[in-house]
Amino acid sequence: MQFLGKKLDGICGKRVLLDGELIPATIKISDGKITEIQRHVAGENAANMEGSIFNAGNHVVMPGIFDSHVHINEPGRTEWEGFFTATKAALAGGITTIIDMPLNSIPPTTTLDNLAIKLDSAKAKCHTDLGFWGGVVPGNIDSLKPLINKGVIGFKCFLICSGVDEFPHVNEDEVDQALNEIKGTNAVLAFHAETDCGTCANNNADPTQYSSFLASRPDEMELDAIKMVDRLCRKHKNVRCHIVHLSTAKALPILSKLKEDGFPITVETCPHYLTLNPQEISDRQTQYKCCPPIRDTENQNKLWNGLKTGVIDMIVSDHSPCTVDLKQPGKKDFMEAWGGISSVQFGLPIIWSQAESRGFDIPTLSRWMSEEPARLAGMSNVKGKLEINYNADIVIWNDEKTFEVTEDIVLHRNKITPYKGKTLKGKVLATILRGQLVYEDGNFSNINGRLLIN
Ligand SMILES: NC(=O)NC(NC(N)=O)C(=O)[O-]
Ligand SMILES: [Zn+2]
Ligand SMILES: [Zn+2]
Repeated sequence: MQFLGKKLDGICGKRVLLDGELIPATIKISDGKITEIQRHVAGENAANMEGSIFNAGNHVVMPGIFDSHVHINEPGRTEWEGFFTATKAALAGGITTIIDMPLNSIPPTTTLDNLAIKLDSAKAKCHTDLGFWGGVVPGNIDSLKPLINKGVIGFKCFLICSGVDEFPHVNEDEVDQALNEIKGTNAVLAFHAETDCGTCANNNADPTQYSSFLASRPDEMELDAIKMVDRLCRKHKNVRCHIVHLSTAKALPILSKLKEDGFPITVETCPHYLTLNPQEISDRQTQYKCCPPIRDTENQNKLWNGLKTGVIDMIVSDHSPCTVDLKQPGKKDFMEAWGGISSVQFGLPIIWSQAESRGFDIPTLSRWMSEEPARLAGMSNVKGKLEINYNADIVIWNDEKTFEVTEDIVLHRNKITPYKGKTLKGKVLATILRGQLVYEDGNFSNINGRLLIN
């Protein structure tokens, strides 16, 4: 704990991720930025350098995780989650930057005034850097440019009910207008891609069984929505579009063709779609409920393949917590329970546990979890890679060590998570935010996250 809270002059180690390879190196840091990289310098020699040099030894040194999909819910639903707890959990999980979703907080981030309220409540509470999504809802078209000018990275919209009344969904016409409005900016429109195709309601199904919920949100709902995005993306050519939390692999051919044809579409999926499956969900285990839902193993294998081929660009948490009573209502009813999974603290080990056995390496994982989300957020010139002039945002972790997820180690506000009791591989040891060692071995230093806003 020699350096906790200190601004480091450098970090060295035998496995530092540089240019897609884990190699021995020393990184020098000044004013929070990487100023020099010495390759093939063994950690032992570098440890003799002057100043505060953190020696990571054999542990992995890579860019801090960048999570572009987190629902912090403050202000308004702070009992669900908050800036302090969400970012603290994130930091312990090796995340150095989070982008907050526009909904579930009250007010939602759909106007400049509402963003101001959010910024005010986030002040001095963030352990990580924090950027913001805006939202597109019916009637807020005039707010989009002002929000972009203030620095939101883009907008999320829903094509089906969002689950909260104050964030209504939009129709194809409204999306069309929004895409017109943001044309010529670098903002991205992100789609919750499910539509209500009217094929799925079965009021007789047993709501305590996961299969009833799954049957109520079939692949077709996602497919139908992604066909709409395909039409709009082709129409608006140069406007960036993004699919959040892709669950159905059936949409991969459409998305692959859009990319092949050169349209600026990006796609994310989440740890739960890649690692959990319906067979493990017993009756009433509503901690597994999310929208779109977790599908079967064959679908999951195809999602991994989508990552391999590059149709899916990135993995982000979609951490969307709520209070215990809403997540596990009295009857433990899947239809009533809040849809959203809590996992922001554990993304790296959840993914590493599976990625390694599927033959993926650490540089690939870092591309999915740091480089690509930073690019989505328009921050690929300062975050997501270890390069000169980049932020010294770094995670140091042990890729061999396993641990069990128990409630006492969960740092987000409400501890319900489907990962409870699971053994994961990959333990975060330390996190460095703009050159400062802010987390080490369960200990935190001062709060030093920045609000990424103009
Ligand atoms: N209102 C929400 O937070 N919804 C979220 N819920 C999920 N994914 O179950 C989401 O991202 O759509
Ligand atoms: Zn969504
Ligand atoms: Zn979400």
